[in-house]
Amino acid sequence: MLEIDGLNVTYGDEIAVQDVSLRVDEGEIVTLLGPTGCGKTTTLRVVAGLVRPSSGTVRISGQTVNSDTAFVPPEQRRTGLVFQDFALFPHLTVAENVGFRLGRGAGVDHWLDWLGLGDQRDAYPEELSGGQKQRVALARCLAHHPEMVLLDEPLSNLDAALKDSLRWEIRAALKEAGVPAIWVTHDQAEALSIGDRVGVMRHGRLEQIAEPETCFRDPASRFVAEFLGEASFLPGRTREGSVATPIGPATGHGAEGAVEALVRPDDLDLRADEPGNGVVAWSRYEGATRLFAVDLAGGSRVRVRTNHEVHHEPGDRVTVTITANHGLALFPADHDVEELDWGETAAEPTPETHDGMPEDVVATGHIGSGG
Ligand SMILES: Nc1ncnc2c1ncn2[C@@H]1O[C@H](COP(=O)(O)OP(=O)(O)OP(=O)(O)O)[C@@H](O)[C@H]1O
Repeated sequence: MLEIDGLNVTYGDEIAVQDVSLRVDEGEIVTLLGPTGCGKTTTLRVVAGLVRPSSGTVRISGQTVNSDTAFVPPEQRRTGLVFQDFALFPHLTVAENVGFRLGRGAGVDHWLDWLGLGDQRDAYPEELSGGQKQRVALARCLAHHPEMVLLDEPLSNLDAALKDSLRWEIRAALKEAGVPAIWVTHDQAEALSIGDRVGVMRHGRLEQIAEPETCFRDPASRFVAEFLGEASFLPGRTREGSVATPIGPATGHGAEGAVEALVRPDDLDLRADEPGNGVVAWSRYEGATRLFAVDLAGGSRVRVRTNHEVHHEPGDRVTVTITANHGLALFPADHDVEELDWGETAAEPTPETHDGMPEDVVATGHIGSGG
């Protein structure tokens, strides 16, 4: 088990980690997610003993490894590290890499076989694919019976297809070992699918740490909502447990009064309709699905994901409906409740052209009849 309490790290004048407290239970995988420079790697390196914090305590399996008075050096922490660049010894075979300083102990064969490396035990790293190298690195880490595994972007040097399968293999191996792990990534899907809990960091702070479903559905802030992907916000006002929005009422929780309701593309549906409540701004074919951006009366823009067979062109009038069967997360809005006037009419076709490269998360441009 890992316990971090009140961790602060500075590099010169730069504050890299601010007041981070977190706990990783026995056998638990916590993914740390956040934009570049938010302090993920620094947090991991503190636990490994590679960076000394300015304040805070770190305990691994009950032993204080960092505090005002204690510092346990990296080699005595029994943490296993898995990096993106594999860090294998090129002149040692797979079995020698895994058994480095252990010899052919039971753990070596167990993890070689478990990770499907039995046939490669006498190969050298240069003969292996990236995925195999990362399996070797993980086998080496687990064969040493660490108290804690620390993974820093373990999949970022691998191609997309391999990333998806290997993430599940690594997760399964960590669960088999029953060892707690922190897994740093900047990939939202990876963090949400692999973590028993997900910690979202921003500017050195842990903005939220919770189960993946909770972070996704009930983000602690608009930042978390947006960072976890594809967030749109509907202006609304609450009344008696429900929220009125430009596209109809929904259940919601969180802020009250004038709010912004979080909707993601799979919370919505659309159909061709005149006059409808929105105008298609752009559509993007994704293979199995299609993603639409729709401008609504009142000036908000939402994204809607449908089956790939649904076709609408930019400028088409549509009706967007809320199909989510969970309550929407509501955030305080800076609009005035009384100013909300989305009326009965749909948005007018948006005048600007859309080049099919939408980067917006929330449209702010006003269109149509809304204020
Ligand atoms: N050795 C260092 N010396 C000075 N500043 C550093 C050092 N390492 C990190 N920083 C700074 O500390 C902050 C946090 O960096 P850190 O590497 O922990 O972020 P990160 O979230 O892991 O980012 P990334 O996803 O890019 O790896 C950044 O502003 C970074 O520039």
